[in-house]
Amino acid sequence: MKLVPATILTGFLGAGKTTLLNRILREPHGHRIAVIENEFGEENIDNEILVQDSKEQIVEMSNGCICCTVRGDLIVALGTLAQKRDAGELDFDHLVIETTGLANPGPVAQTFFMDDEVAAHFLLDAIITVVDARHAMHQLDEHEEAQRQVGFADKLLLSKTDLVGAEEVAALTARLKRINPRAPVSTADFGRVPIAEVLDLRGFNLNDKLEIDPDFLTDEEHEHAHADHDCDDHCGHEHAHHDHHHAHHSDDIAAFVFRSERPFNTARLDEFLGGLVQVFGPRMLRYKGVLWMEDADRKVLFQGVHQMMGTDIGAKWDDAEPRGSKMVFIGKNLPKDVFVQGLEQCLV
Ligand SMILES: Nc1nc2c(ncn2[C@@H]2O[C@H](COP(=O)(O)OP(=O)(O)OP(=O)(O)O)[C@@H](O)[C@H]2O)c(=O)[nH]1
Repeated sequence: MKLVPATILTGFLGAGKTTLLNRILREPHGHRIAVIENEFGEENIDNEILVQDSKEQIVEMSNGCICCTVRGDLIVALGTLAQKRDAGELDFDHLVIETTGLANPGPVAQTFFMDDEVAAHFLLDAIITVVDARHAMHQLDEHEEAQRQVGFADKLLLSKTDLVGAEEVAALTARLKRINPRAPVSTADFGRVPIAEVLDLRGFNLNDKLEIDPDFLTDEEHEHAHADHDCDDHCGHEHAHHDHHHAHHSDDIAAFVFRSERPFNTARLDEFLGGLVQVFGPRMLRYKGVLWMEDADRKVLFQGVHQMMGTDIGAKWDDAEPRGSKMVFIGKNLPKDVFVQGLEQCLV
């Protein structure tokens, strides 16, 4: 059987990966795409945000970061997809893996070369990195993960250029080209990019990656077989020191979840969240949630990056579905108690 081309979609927290993926899934390009979704934190909110259509096979992986603890799960997920395809149970001709915003794409890419079973079914097409034009300068200054995602890219897509001026875009593009002179840079506001610039690029060049990391193809399974601690809240900390491939996720970045089975009062929640981003916005790297609002028969999807917060109307609550809210906050040294107590005050 023909090898299935696989695209690794990466980019820092909130860069616009899911927005781009949604766009790819909606476009009438004739491809049948399987998706592997990986989220930092124990809740998968993207699943609510992602368009779901019976044609797509979406596999969620939200028990840790794909480049670290759940890399074994990635191999299993890829194996299962391949088996089902061979058996005629699934029909897809392309695979997209959306990594967490903190993932190092290196080990994810490595999986396609190191695992025989995976290599027998899939061909790594390209690593595409979405770069948030509004926040990337700061992210590149602060986070090694952001630099590494740019360094490993075969293609760089700039999102959110609608929020900044031409000079800022030019300065960012120049910096990206300095970090990674090989990857072409294009604009993809709200994921608007021709499909030919995303799928079937045949862009992955092993030699380039070996230049960045001469040990790219070194089998190191044995080295971190013991790195199986729970990474839900805090990924990459323990094993960072002994594994140069790993993401070295910043120790002070953590995720926490707020859940409630009571609805929110809209006015109180608006006021509280408004105040929260005023005070903690610079440290709030990413937040998102599915909310149950008082008197609403539809879910409210809420999400943001730093001070930029937005809401959308989601699907109708199913009668059989228990109503409730779940929110994930990813940030640097965020005071969880202040968030949780404040949110509780906003419940009806
Ligand atoms: N103004 C503007 N907003 C955008 C653009 N692309 C994405 N967004 C918004 O940015 C936020 C984050 O987008 P997502 O697509 O969820 O980002 P992500 O990279 O999947 O986020 P994580 O997986 O949580 O790291 C959402 O509120 C999007 O609507 C863009 O080009 N312009």
